[in-house]
Amino acid sequence: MRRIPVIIISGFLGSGKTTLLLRLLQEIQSRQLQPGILMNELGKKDVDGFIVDELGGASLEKLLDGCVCCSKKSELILSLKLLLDRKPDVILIELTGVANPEEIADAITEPGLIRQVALKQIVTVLDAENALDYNSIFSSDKQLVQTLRRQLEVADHIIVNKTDLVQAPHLQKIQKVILKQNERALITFASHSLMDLTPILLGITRNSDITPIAIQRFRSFKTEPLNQVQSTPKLKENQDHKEYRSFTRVQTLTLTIQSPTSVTQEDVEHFLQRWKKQLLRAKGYLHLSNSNKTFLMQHAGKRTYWETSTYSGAAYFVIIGIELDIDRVLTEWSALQKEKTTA
Ligand SMILES: Nc1nc2c(ncn2[C@@H]2O[C@H](COP(=O)(O)OP(=O)(O)OP(=O)(O)O)[C@@H](O)[C@H]2O)c(=O)[nH]1
Repeated sequence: MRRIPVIIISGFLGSGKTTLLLRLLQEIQSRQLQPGILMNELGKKDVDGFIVDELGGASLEKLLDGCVCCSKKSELILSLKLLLDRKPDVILIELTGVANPEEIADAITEPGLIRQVALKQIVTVLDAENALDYNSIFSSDKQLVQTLRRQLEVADHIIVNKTDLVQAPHLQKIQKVILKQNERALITFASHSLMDLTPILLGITRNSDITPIAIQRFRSFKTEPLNQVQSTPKLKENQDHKEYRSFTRVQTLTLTIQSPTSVTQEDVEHFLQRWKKQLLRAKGYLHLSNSNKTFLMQHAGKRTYWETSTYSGAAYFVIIGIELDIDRVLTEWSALQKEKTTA
């Protein structure tokens, strides 16, 4: 039986995984191949899924509100089976930023899948501007530090992305750090994941039957899962607060925005700045007062990006942080909205 190649895309929050996924998707489609995509998000909201849906043409399965490497393992297997029913030529799995890719590699060797899929490559995307700071920023969360290390150690291909934001000596430092942890991986430097995709897609054709990568280098997770979810009790409900979960010590919450609003882009950016020490990522769709357009807001690595979007649903944004004072975030967001509504 032919085994469908699987490519795992890992990397910390905001490093550029979805950007790479979109590039791969376009390249795969231009080769007249059928991609199957599995996206996993920490929050309940599906910001990236909408971006991929917009591009169209791919079978897409989404796993929200949890990390496939721990709480969602059985759902991962089910989602892969659903994708396989649609006979893709290749499956791309984009993990959450706090997932350990070797656990997914482990999951796809389950008896129900091993004859149908073969792991072709683990690609890890690094944010060149911030990657060297992770150890100090996350010193209080050993589990996260270890996960980020494993993302590098088990990668077959490491893409040092966001090279537009740093100078050459900084890139050399990153390369040194990578080589200390993984001498085997191919290293590519890229901006906006613009790069030759051949090494990732090599050998993938309509009828490709690839040799899976050796999995001996992975640890076994059958008895002792590394990324066990710390099940944190739900906080009290609040009108601006729809969810709260913790993976390692990373927290996610969704903030809604009332419509019509007089909240501006600057207000949102100032609001995010208040939590800059704890904030890892923010993203969502916002209709703002000074424009009749909808914007995709992406805060990654201390920078906030805005772009127009065709999203037409209710406005919201997801905040991902570490040691966030959730109650304060919620209270201050409510206060900002009230102030803007009455102003
Ligand atoms: N300056 C710069 N920005 C980039 C680059 N690559 C991606 N971005 C931006 O960084 C933000 C995050 O990129 P994504 O591709 O969504 O990152 P991600 O790893 O999928 O994020 P999560 O799924 O939330 O972990 C987006 O606003 C991108 O447009 C790059 O090379 N340079």
